[in-house]
Amino acid sequence: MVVNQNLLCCNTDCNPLITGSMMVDRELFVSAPGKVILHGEHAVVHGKVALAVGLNLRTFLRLRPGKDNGTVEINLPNIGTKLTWKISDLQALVPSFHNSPESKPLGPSPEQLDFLKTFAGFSNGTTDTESLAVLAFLYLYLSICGQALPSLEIVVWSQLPTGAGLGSSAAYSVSIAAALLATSGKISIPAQENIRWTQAELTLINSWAFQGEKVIHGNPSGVDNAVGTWGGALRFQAGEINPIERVPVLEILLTNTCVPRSTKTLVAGVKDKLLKFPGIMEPVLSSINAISEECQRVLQAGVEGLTIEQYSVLEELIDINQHHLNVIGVGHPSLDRLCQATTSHGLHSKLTGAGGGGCAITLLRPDIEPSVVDAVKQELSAYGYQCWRTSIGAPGVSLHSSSMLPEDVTRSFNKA
Ligand SMILES: Nc1ncnc2c1ncn2[C@@H]1O[C@H](COP(=O)(O)OP(=O)(O)OP(=O)(O)O)[C@@H](O)[C@H]1O
Ligand SMILES: C[C@@](O)(CCO)CC(=O)[O-]
Ligand SMILES: [Mg+2]
Repeated sequence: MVVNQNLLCCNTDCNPLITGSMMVDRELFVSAPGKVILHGEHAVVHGKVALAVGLNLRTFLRLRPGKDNGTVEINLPNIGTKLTWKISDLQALVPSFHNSPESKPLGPSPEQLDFLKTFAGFSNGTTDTESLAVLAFLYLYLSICGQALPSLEIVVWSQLPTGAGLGSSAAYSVSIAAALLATSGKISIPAQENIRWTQAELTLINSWAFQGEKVIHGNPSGVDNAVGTWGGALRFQAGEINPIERVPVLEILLTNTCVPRSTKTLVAGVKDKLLKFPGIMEPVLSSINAISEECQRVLQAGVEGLTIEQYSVLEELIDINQHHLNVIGVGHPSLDRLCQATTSHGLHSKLTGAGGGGCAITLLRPDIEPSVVDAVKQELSAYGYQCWRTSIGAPGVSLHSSSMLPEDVTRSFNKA
């Protein structure tokens, strides 16, 4: 399957279990996974290939009809935000936002964003965590539901660290887009948890989530929202999404340096460098592209299980790419420390996502002694980093019933 994220699919092959109504009168639970970029971060913004996989840490959303039928409430416990607006006030904004159902989702214009900032009381130029999350929500709500604004109460809670390179913004945008499209009748509400949305519906969710990412990132490539939507393993280039059907099992150590950073700022920094030194930076991005190609070739040659030689190639690719990412200006001393610590135990690491702090991945060969992993984890924890051992590839955006939600999610929703 090849999908172009810029194409909007109409609701023609929707699941027959569609409710058809503009509003649901029951709770809706949606989740979307975070992602790990194996190779190609930043280069993918400039048309190069990225390889990315779904992560088994997810963002969960609960949507309920509004309490008094006249308000919209957004509750974001991860960042301590809870805001309520009157539908009658929001209604006045609709003419500036609503796209007809047949039209392509349009990216947010600077005027629309200024308009929303003023409405929400954020001063122009603010790019903090709360304002970006709220603006992305309002943008999607007004654009998707503009025909008939529903009264809603939404809670979004995530297992993902926010702003750490694991695609939290994309998982946030994907789950909001899916819930709003479902509640406004633009995609189906499958009656059972194990029934997935159709390809056309996923394409629609993805294209709206991409607009949400634009609010948060400025100039996203679209790779993060594609993984949030489809999950699994993807090859992504210039908006073209190619699922990689079979990938060998890969174990990684995922480490959060806990150094905060903004994807938007880092992406803008790379663009500046590229404009300033095109002859120097373009070959580096081309080399990152070649790394992604080589990594895909090795993974596909090793679907039945990678050989030791293939693992060695993957490790070398990780090392080379980490150097390239430093060259394009998205490294950080916390990441250097991490790479040095893992190298001293014979392991290979690179940053993942936008860099500048945030998260890194360390490849774990199957023959690695558990004591080595323990020693590495201990050393990294001593720096104040958080580590998880995980395997990659997780399902994309999903609908849940309340009884099937993980315990930590139910607890967080009950507290919210
Ligand atoms: N659970 C959440 N609740 C509220 N806002 C969120 C949540 N998850 C993400 N966000 C929004 O996304 C922003 C983080 O996005 P950013 O792109 O900088 O980091 P990331 O997506 O975690 O990393 P990367 O893009 O490198 O993978 C936050 O500042 C916030 O606005
Ligand atoms: C840094 C970047 O390449 C990945 C962020 O997860 C940005 C993007 O692709 O939009
Ligand atoms: Mg992001």
